[in-house]
Amino acid sequence: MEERPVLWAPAVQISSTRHFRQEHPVTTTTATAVRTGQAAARATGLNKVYGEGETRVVALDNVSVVFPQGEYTAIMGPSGSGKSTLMHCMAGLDTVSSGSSLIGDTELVGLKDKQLTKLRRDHIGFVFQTFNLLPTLTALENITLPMDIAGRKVDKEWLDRVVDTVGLSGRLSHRPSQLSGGQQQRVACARALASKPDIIFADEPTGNLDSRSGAEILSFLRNSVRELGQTVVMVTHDPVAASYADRVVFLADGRIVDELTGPTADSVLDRMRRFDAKGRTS
Ligand SMILES: Nc1ncnc2c1ncn2[C@@H]1O[C@H](COP(=O)(O)OP(=O)(O)OP(=O)(O)O)[C@@H](O)[C@H]1O
Repeated sequence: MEERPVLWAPAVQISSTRHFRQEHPVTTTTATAVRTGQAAARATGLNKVYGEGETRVVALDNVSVVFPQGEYTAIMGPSGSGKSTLMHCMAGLDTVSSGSSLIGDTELVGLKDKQLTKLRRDHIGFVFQTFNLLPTLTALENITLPMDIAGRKVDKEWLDRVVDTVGLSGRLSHRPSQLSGGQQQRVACARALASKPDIIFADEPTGNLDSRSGAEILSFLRNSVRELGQTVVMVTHDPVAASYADRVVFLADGRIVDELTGPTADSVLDRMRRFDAKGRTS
């Protein structure tokens, strides 16, 4: 397999973008108040190896990490460092080679496909770069689809609150093709939140959005943590996006190499530059 170059790819220039944390500092009455000290997800000694022989790639190398309840964590790292693999393994979308991965108290390793499907459906929300909405359904039908499939009753009061928070009240009868990219991603966020999952995994949620729509989605995810007590884990290349999180975990070569709490776009960029410099001298 072709070796990928180690490149950082900030999607937004810092100088032209407002710094979220400087304008909205996290206070003890907001994000920290909803933290319970419990882990929403936890990985211990996680290893993931793809292929064998000459094509063998160690994507995750003894990774241990905790995502506490009510916290917003960003995962950053150069291309090919294992961010998506970590997220997929911890969300039960991919199997691990060895180690342990829990959602709440449930060990994912060893679960059968059916059990994994149920765990994902009942406990995990997903937001992908490519929205993943069904084109024939309205926004509202897309939002309630996972609960409809699971045969679960929709909590109307909660749904109203979620729809209100994402600012979709006037657009619920629209189909995805009648919505902008930012609005479609808001539908995807509402869908992820509607079933009150234990954790939301967001994979580059702003990767396909212009910076204004991206900022809206990031504020929304931030507010879902602050106001609704949601746990969010987000993979991103963008230091500005990472600055919305409570904590940034840095991966390189399949290992966790650093972590930053209370990040600003500048402090994230600074950390990334240091890794780049190290990579060039080692
Ligand atoms: N299905 C696969 N088969 C073989 N190798 C894979 C597979 N998926 C990922 N890899 C390899 O595992 C390593 C980690 O990949 P991963 O996609 O997790 O990195 P990433 O940090 O998310 O990268 P990017 O930022 O470019 O999306 C890379 O070397 C990649 O080539």
